Amino acid sequence: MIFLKNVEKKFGKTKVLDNISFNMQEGDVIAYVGPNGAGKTTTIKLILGLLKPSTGEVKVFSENPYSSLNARKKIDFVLDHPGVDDDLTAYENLKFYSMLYHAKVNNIDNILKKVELYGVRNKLVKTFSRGMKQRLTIARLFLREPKAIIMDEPTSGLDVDGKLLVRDLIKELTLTKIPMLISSHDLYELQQICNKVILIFNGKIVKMDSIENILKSGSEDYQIIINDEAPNSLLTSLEMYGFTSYDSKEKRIFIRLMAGKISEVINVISKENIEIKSIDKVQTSLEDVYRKEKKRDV
Ligand SMILES: Nc1ncnc2c1ncn2[C@@H]1O[C@H](COP(=O)(O)OP(=O)(O)OP(=O)(O)O)[C@@H](O)[C@H]1O
Repeated sequence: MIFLKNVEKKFGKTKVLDNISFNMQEGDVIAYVGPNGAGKTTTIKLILGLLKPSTGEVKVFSENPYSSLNARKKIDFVLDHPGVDDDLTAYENLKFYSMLYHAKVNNIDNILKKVELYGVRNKLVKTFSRGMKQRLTIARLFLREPKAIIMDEPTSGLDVDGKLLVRDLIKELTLTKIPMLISSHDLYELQQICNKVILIFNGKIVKMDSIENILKSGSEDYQIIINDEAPNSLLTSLEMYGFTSYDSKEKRIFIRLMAGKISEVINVISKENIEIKSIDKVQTSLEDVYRKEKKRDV
């Protein structure tokens, strides 16, 4: 549906994207994650046809989005600044877009209710808060079924309620199976919504997989609760297996397995005649995986 193949983007002599390749298919909800300046917005601009790759290929439904208005029209997007007209009311904004999209005008009230703006539908958007404007921008996505949706920082600057509502709205959109790519620094939000992850550092993709595999790949943290106080000799012996910390009050050993297997760790503890109460894998988050990759990248 949408693909980038061996894309390189240079601004002058500076290469900001290096050999970027990925696909967006039906049902994909891709988290596009990377630090400031990694190249996320540049990638998005290439997909939206706002920039041309220096080398490589970008295709949106078999067409080049830079030269095809038809390809660009198939994608709806939400950028970090609200894409609504300040001098129109909320209702007028959606009416304008529904005419542009040839969508049904009689859906507008329901959509305004969905994004919790029905009560202020006749107020000028210039009187809205940033969160309200962002909700109105997202409301546009419900006017028609776009072929793909791209979001760059959709929840940036929103308060807790705004974030929760936007997350619920995006989750609802994911049910349509429309391919989506969401770039955000809010890894917790992304983990709730996305089913694929692409990590980009310094213009290069360093990891790309399903969210399940990505989280599995990071799940090397264990919490071992023992019955007795751990002697220093034990903690020293565990260092070669990735010992990270010990909570003496709870008699809890945290270990990030670097070498060996968990069975070897159990042996080491048993040799000290210490009884193990429980062993649990600590749930990994997208944030943990990101931190790990970032460390590797530095
Ligand atoms: N028009 C431009 N001219 C020159 N350099 C640019 C231009 N646009 C972006 N860059 C540079 O390209 C790099 C990638 O920028 P980009 O905006 O894609 O990063 P990002 O991952 O979206 O960052 P952020 O998380 O801060 O939004 C940065 O070093 C940026 O300074």
